Amino acid sequence: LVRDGAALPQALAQVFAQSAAPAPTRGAIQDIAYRTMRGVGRAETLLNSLASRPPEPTLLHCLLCCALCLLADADDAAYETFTVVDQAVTATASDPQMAHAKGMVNAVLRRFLRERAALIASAIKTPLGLWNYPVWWIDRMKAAYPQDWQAILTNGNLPPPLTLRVNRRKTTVAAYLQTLSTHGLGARQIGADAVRLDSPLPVAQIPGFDDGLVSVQDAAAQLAAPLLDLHDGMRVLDACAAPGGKTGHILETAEVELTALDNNAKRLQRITQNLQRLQLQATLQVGDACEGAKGGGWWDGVPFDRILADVPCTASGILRRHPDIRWLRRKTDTAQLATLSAQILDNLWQMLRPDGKLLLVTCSLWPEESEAQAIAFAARNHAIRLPAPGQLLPTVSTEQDHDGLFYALFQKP
Ligand SMILES: C[S@@+](CC[C@H](N)C(=O)[O-])C[C@H]1O[C@@H](n2cnc3c(N)ncnc32)[C@H](O)[C@@H]1O
Repeated sequence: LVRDGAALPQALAQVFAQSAAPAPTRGAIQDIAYRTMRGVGRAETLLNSLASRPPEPTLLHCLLCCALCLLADADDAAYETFTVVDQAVTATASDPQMAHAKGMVNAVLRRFLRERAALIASAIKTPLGLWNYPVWWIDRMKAAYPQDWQAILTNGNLPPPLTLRVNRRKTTVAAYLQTLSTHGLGARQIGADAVRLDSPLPVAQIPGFDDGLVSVQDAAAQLAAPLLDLHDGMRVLDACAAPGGKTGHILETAEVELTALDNNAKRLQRITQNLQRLQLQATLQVGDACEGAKGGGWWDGVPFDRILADVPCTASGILRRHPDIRWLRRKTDTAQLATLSAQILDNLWQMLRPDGKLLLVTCSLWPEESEAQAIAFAARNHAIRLPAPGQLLPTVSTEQDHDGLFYALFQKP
């Protein structure tokens, strides 16, 4: 499904909807799928040298790639070698379209195990086999970040942390860390409201989650609400709001009159769920952020004091959470999304009151969507640029752990 263009979470949801697999099996399927997204470049490279005639990109090819990803990951062997080979052969035999290839799958995987070191040494001589990214992506990252590209690519292959935002309306970071400790959960503060758990766990098991004490949100994404400089009584627009991560943080920060806009009605429903859990309220609006300033649309004509423009982007900065993105994106997506975002920004600017502030956010690392966009926008609209973090690179250290986001703050003269 991902090869056909589906995002991995949707592909998994589709598979699970048609399957009676119990929760532990689903967990394993999901784990293998995510590992495969991080390792499929190397797996394909290995397969090309292992099979005299590599199978067409069919289910069989996918199955071999999954198995090779797990077997190549020897430093982090999550599954027993024997189990991987055995299950791959059993799965091949159980599918009428693949059954004929049972012997081939067994032979390929066993040969890989015999010649593992040499095969991997050869695979990592190629950029695809070394980095597990499309070659155009690697080249573009090198050009944009001549110093940091290797660290960025390495970071994108790590599993994501579980970072929480503590709801300051209900508790404090210190009190919540204490709660975690009484549940035997290790954690550390990595931002004003941000707490990273030592080990991820399902949301249902996070203390206080159902009661709205915390939300799951990356530490860099938690910078949006403070940057908006919110005060009680302000009229605020969250212009590309779904699923509402930043919407919730805005409402936790100040008593504002918030409109949460998104052009995707289904995604907008997720804001409702999030706000119900947090016991907070906003006006939810289905509408196009490219339209409305000239009247006739979703906007009532009363200017906003603050606008958050978390525009649609390639999401190239959040690869830890979405490792499938590198395989789904096309080279041309960056320019297309930058054009759409420019339209959104120019439209929203007309809805901002003089002296008001607009915050541009992207979760992209491509300058066309971020710094170049900010420079061009400021020039077109005579916007005053205020201090903001700019491009944050994905970072993992003891003190910091966050995705790659971009922030630019503008004030209307
Ligand atoms: C980066 S996501 C927003 C994430 C969200 N702010 C959060 O913190 O949870 C971008 C959102 O923009 C929405 N979007 C895309 N094009 C839009 C448009 N023309 N008008 C309004 N929303 C749009 C998408 O549906 C998507 O939900």
